[in-house]
Amino acid sequence: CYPRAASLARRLPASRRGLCLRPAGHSPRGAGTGGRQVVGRARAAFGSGRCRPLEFRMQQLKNLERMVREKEEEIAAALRADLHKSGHNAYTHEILTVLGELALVMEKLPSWAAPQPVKKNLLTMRDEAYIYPEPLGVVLVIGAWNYPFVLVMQPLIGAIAAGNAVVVKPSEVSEHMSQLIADILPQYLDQELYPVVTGGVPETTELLTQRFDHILYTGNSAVGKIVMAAAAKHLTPVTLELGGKSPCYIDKNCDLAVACRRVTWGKYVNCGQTCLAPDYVLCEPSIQSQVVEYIKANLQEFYGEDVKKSPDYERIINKRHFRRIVSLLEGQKIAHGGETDEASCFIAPTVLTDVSPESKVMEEEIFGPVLPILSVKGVDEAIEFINSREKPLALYVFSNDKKVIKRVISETSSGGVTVNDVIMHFFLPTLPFGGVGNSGMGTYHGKHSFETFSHRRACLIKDLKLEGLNKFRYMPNSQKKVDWTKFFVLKQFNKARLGLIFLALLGVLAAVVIKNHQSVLKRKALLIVLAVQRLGWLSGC
Ligand SMILES: NC(=O)c1ccc[n+]([C@@H]2O[C@H](COP(=O)([O-])OP(=O)(O)OC[C@H]3O[C@@H](n4cnc5c(N)ncnc54)[C@H](O)[C@@H]3O)[C@@H](O)[C@H]2O)c1
Ligand SMILES: CCCCCCC=O
Repeated sequence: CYPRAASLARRLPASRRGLCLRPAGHSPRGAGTGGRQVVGRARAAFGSGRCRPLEFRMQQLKNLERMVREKEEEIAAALRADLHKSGHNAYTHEILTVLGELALVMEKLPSWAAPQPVKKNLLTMRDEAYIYPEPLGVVLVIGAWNYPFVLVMQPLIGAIAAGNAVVVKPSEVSEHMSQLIADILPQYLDQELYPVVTGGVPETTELLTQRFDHILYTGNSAVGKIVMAAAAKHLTPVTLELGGKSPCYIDKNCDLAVACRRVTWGKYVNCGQTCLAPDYVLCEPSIQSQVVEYIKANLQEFYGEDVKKSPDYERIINKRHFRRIVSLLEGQKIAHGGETDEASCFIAPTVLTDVSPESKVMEEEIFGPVLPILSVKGVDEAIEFINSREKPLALYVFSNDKKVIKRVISETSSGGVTVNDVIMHFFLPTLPFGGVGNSGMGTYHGKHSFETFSHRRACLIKDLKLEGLNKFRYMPNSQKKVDWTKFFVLKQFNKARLGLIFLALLGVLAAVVIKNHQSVLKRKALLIVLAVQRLGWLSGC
């Protein structure tokens, strides 16, 4: 849509315009075409076992980090061509986010990947019990176009860290980034384990006929349903990172200047094309004009007198989205902005006031630089409004009143919440990132990605000794055995209580050893163990 991007796209040879289903780094003839071959090769590579060792995963992640550092300029150029993103914005929004995730994962991976011992019960007190995180197999990552580097790389990092093979499908809509990823990833990563598939709907559709062990899809909810239906055919679990209309309630009891500054940033960054952007503002009519004035002042400060000339203001990704967003302005009261230019996909930062909940702009996710303000009488009505709609990806509340904040959190639902700011929960990797209901399912980021792409394998390691202890579970069954089973199953492992029992047991054992012959010791000791334990249980000590 943006002229420079268009001319760059025209210069790309047909085979590089993101419409071929072949793994990058392989010639179409040599590699074979089609999703089946791509996935088959990735599965064979996974089957070789080479991506399981921690050292291999760490090496691939290091290579990825080297790629990001060495290709920083190319990444920024692709973002400029696709979204008219400035070099500074490219660095802070995308490159830094990916480098931060890589640094965190490389630091923590050894501890995440280690077996995690679990609490044991009476039945298993002699055994070894732990959760062993193992890779799922072949993962499909389908990215979206709005942060086209982050949205592919962040899941990829998690999936590599967990030891999987990963088929990467960047969005064809951000065509320059799609091609760049297809070009550079194979230069740094194992080509068989991590193929890139370019192309659009037909290619993704074909890929989705294949069997994967997990699919992480980022994009709109309608396609999310298609992805989930295709995955269901193979019982493949999915993580769906979808969107929705994220509400922002501004309470009159708050620092409006600060609140509006933060909202202005979050709404207009990336030209409003952010999954977590506050979609609309709910506030009391008495503060509406102040909100508008603060936002106007912030826009001038952020982007200058002529926003069109600001290097920091992006463009709408393409004409389809441009027209969709412009159509949302029809019949609306524009309090600020409203200027558009189709040739360059420019839409000025726009504020709409007195917006009706029934209007078109309130029906679908805006995903553009248009901020509707709706009137509510107070927090009760705001909560009611939010709950009458689909569960959003994010929810924002600005207030100095802790009761208001608590009520909004406890009486609504959303993928995530940031209070007195917007978007920022995305940047704290200890928080799981994801939606709920119509805004998605499953989470990722940091350790949550590792867990999403791992199977938590339950491991119980026993030996072959003390078979007598198992007597009660073998046939023929009896009331006595049921009682013992009840005892073992219902009794919780309590270290303090067991310590006391153990001491008592030792004393009894010593006496028995003195009095009895060695050959019967084992049996008696066993009976005593059970009796003392049961005694402790019955007496509740
Ligand atoms: N939750 C998140 O992390 C997150 C992040 C970014 C965007 N989003 C959401 O994504 C949406 C915008 O992205 P989009 O949907 O326009 O992205 P998009 O058009 O790039 O589509 C995403 C992917 O889906 C594939 N696809 C599209 N149509 C398909 C079909 N019919 N069958 C199979 N595959 C198909 C595309 O090839 C692409 O790779 C917004 O709703 C936004 O909120 C969510
Ligand atoms: C400012 C970067 C936010 C990234 C959010 C990803 C979803 O669109």
